[in-house]
Amino acid sequence: MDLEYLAAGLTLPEAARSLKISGLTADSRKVQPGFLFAAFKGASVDGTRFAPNAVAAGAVAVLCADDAVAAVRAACPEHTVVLGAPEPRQVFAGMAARFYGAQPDTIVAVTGTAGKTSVAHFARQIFQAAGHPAASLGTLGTIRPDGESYGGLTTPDPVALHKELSELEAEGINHAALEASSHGLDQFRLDGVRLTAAAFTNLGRDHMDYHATVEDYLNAKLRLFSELLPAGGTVVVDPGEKYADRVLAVAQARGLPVLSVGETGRDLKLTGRKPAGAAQQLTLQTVRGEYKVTLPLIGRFQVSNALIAAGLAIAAGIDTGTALRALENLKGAPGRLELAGKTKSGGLVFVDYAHKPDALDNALAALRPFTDGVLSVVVGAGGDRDPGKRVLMGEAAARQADLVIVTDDNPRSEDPATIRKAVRQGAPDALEIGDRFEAIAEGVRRLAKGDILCVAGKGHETGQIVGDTVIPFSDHEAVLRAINVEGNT
Ligand SMILES: CC(=O)N[C@H]1[C@@H](OP(=O)(O)OP(=O)(O)OC[C@H]2O[C@@H](n3ccc(=O)[nH]c3=O)[C@H](O)[C@@H]2O)O[C@H](CO)[C@@H](O)[C@@H]1O[C@H](C)C(=O)N[C@@H](C)C(=O)N[C@H](CCC(=O)O)C(=O)O
Ligand SMILES: Nc1ncnc2c1ncn2[C@@H]1O[C@H](COP(=O)(O)OP(=O)(O)OP(=O)(O)O)[C@@H](O)[C@H]1O
Ligand SMILES: N[C@H](CCC[C@H](N)C(=O)O)C(=O)O
Ligand SMILES: [Mg+2]
Repeated sequence: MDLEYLAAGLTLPEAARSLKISGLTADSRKVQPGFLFAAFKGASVDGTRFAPNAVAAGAVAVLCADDAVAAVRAACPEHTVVLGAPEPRQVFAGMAARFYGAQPDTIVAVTGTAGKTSVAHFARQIFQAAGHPAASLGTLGTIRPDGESYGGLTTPDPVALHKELSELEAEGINHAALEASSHGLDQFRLDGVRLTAAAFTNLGRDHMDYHATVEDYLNAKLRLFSELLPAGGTVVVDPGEKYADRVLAVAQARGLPVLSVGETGRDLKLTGRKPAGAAQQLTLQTVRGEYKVTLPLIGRFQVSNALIAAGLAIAAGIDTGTALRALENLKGAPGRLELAGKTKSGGLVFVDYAHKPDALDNALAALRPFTDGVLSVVVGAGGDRDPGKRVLMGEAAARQADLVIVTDDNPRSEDPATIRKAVRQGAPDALEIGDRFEAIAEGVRRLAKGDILCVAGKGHETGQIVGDTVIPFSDHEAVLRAINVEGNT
C-alpha cells in the first residue's frame, strides 16, 4: 500500500510518496521487510531507541513524535523515511484503519469504570436477536457467533484492532460492540474506528496509577464523545449516574443526539423494578409506549447495563420493541455475578469480577437481597495496580458483607502480604488467608442454608499472575473443587 495513502494528512518528502508499505507495527520485534515502524515514547521505555533495530529488520519508514525526528534520523541509515507528527499514536491509529480498510458497518462503543464488558456482551446479544451477525471486543477477547478468541487487552492496540475488525467484516459480521478503556482512549488505540453510537456507564475510582487525577481519568473517557464519535453519532447515557452531566455537556456542545435511559432517562425510562426470583421485572416508558420486561439477571447495576446496551442497539437502528424483547433472554457476561456453585448445605457461591471499590460495593449490595443468612466475600487486590484502591476495597467489603476473607488476587511483581495488609486496613475484622484456593475453601466451609459467598476480583480469569508466571487458576473451578473436597454437609 502506498505510504501517501496511509499517511493522509502528513506532508511527505517527494521520494516517499510512492513508497510501498507491507505492514505496520509499534513493536520493533514484530517488524518485517517493508514495514512502517511507529516509535512511541511509552510508559516504560522510549520506543524511538528501537528505530535502528526496526530498520535493520526491514522497516522502510519510521513514524515518531515531531520532537524525536532529528534523533531518529541521526540514528537510522540515510535512506530511511522518517515521518514526524505532533500526536503520532493518533496518526498511527488512522494508518491502521486505512491499512486494513474494512470495518463492520455498525460499531458501537462503551466506556465507564464498570459495566463495559457487560454492556458490550449484551449489545452483541441484542444485535444477534435482531437478526444481525454480531461480535463484541473487549476484556473477554472477541466473541463472535461461531467462537471466541482472547486478546489480552480490553482495548487492543490499533493494528490488532483493525485487523480484527476487517476480519469480522470479511466474515459478514456487520455489527460490533467495543469496550473503550481509559488507557485505550488515552493512547488513541480506537481513533480510526467508525462509530455509530457511544455509551457511558459510570465513573468511579480506578487506574489512579495511570491517570494523575480523576479529572484526567474522566477526560480520557470523554474523548470517546468529544473526539471519536463522529457528528450525528448518538450518545447513550443514564443521566442519574455521577459524571453523566459531563458527557451530556459534550453532547450538547457538539449537537450530538442523546438517547437517555434509567430512572431519570427520557427514551428508556425505568418506572418500575421488582425482584422476581433470580430475575427482575422492569417497567419501561418509551416513545413507543410502555413495556414490561423480565430481565433474567440480578442486581440493580445489571438493569443499568442492560438499558444502556438496549439504548446502543436502538441508536444503531434496532427497533425499540425488538431491543427490549431481547433483554428477556440476556446471558450475563462470564464471571459477572455468576452463580458458580451450590453447597450441599444450601449456600450459594457467586463469582464476580469486582476489582474496584464501587464494583465491589454494588456486587455485594446486589447479592444482599438474596441472602437469608450470612453474606461473605473472598477478596484481594491486584499487584502493580493503583495501590490507593486497596483500603477502599477492604472498606467496601467490610461495609457490605458480614464476613470478609482477604486473599491474593494477581500479586504480579509485588509482595502479596503487603497488598493483603493494605486491604485489611479497610477491613480490620477480616480473616486473612493468602492462598486463594484455601480462602475460597474456608468461605465454602462456613456456608449454611441461605448464606451467600461472593468470590470477587478475578471473574472470568483463568490464571493467577505471580511474578512473571501465570499459574492456572479459575475461581469457578476452585469453587467447585472446594464444594466437592470440603464435602460441606
Ligand atoms: C501502560 C499501558 O497501557 N501500556 C500499553 C502501551 O505500552 P507503552 O507504549 O507504554 O509500552 P512501553 O513498554 O513503554 O514501550 C514503548 C514502545 O516501545 C516499543 N518497544 C518496546 C520494546 C522493544 O523491544 N521494542 C519496541 O518497539 C513498544 O511496542 C511500545 O510501542 O501500549 C501497548 C501497545 O498498545 C500496550 O500493549 C501496553 O499495554 C500494557 C501491556 C498494559 O498492561 N496495559 C494495561 C494497563 C491496559 O492497557 N489496560 C487497559 C484497561 C483495563 C481496564 O480498564 O481495567 C486495557 O485496555 O486493557
Ligand atoms: N453498571 C455498573 N455499576 C457498578 N458496578 C458494576 C456495573 N456493571 C458491572 N459492575 C461490577 O463491575 C464488575 C466488572 O463488570 P464489567 O466486567 O462489566 O466491567 P468493565 O467496565 O468491563 O471492567 P474492566 O474495566 O475491569 O474490564 C462486575 O463484576 C460488577 O461487580
Ligand atoms: N484490566 C484490569 C483487570 C484487573 C483484574 C484483577 N484481577 C487484577 O489483577 O487487579 C487490570 O489489568 O487492571
Ligand atoms: Mg471490561
